[in-house]
Amino acid sequence: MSSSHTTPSEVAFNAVSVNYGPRRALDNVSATIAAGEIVAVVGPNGCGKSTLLSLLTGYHPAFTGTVTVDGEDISTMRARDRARKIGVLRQHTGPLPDVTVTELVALGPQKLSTHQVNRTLARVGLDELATEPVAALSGGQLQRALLARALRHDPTLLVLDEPTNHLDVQHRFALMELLQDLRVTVLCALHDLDLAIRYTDDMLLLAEGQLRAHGHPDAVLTKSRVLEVFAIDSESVTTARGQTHLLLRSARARAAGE
Ligand SMILES: Nc1ncnc2c1ncn2[C@@H]1O[C@H](COP(=O)(O)OP(=O)(O)OP(=O)(O)O)[C@@H](O)[C@H]1O
Repeated sequence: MSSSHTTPSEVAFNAVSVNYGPRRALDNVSATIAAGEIVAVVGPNGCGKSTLLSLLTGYHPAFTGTVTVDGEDISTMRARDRARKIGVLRQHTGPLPDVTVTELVALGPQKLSTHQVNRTLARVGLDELATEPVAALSGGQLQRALLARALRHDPTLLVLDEPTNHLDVQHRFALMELLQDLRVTVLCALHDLDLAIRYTDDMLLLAEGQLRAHGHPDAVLTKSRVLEVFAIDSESVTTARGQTHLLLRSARARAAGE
């Protein structure tokens, strides 16, 4: 798989707040995402992860504060420039389009050449399935095809909303390793904390719309924070190879003394 030769983006959220009617979904969030890092956005259901990501995708609600990508204010960026700079992978819902893998990547407001499509499919290891109908792909292949679509303009920032959902453990690892190979900045909402610890460089922990912690995943997911934010008991274990894992235990198991 080849990697991009463009420079990864830097992202800055500065005092960002979002309200949906009377409900505050994000509350004064400030964070800087360094170029080239894979950054996990974690937190319980409804804590604001998708809302934070949506500020970068052009489908954002009204917000206060500023969001910049490479110093440029996202609110004044032209839609075409934003689409080129930022690749987006949303959670897939609804029926699959009746197209081949090649067509999925090629078709859009700015059609890609055959060479560009082939290059993009090679980046995600899907070149051999180029003529396959999208509807015939497995879950893991489909995620890679959707990732290829997100990469169609060679973005310098990827925004992914729970990209490992519905993937088995092998394909979860494969997808995260693929993200590492791409050498772009990646901001991705993840529910799997152990996966986040294993594969991400930086982590934003949200709770009730607020940024509770930001930093290296090992430092963010302390026992007390995991308990406070997720109401889950955890233990951080480091293997002989130096790999940290998070062991989780539900409140019921804890109460039962397991
Ligand atoms: N379009 C909307 N209208 C009204 N409220 C919304 C809307 N979108 C999100 N919310 C609310 O904003 C809060 C944050 O939602 P968001 O989807 O960003 O959370 P999340 O962390 O991505 O959740 P999940 O883990 O369940 O996907 C929630 O309370 C949610 O109900």
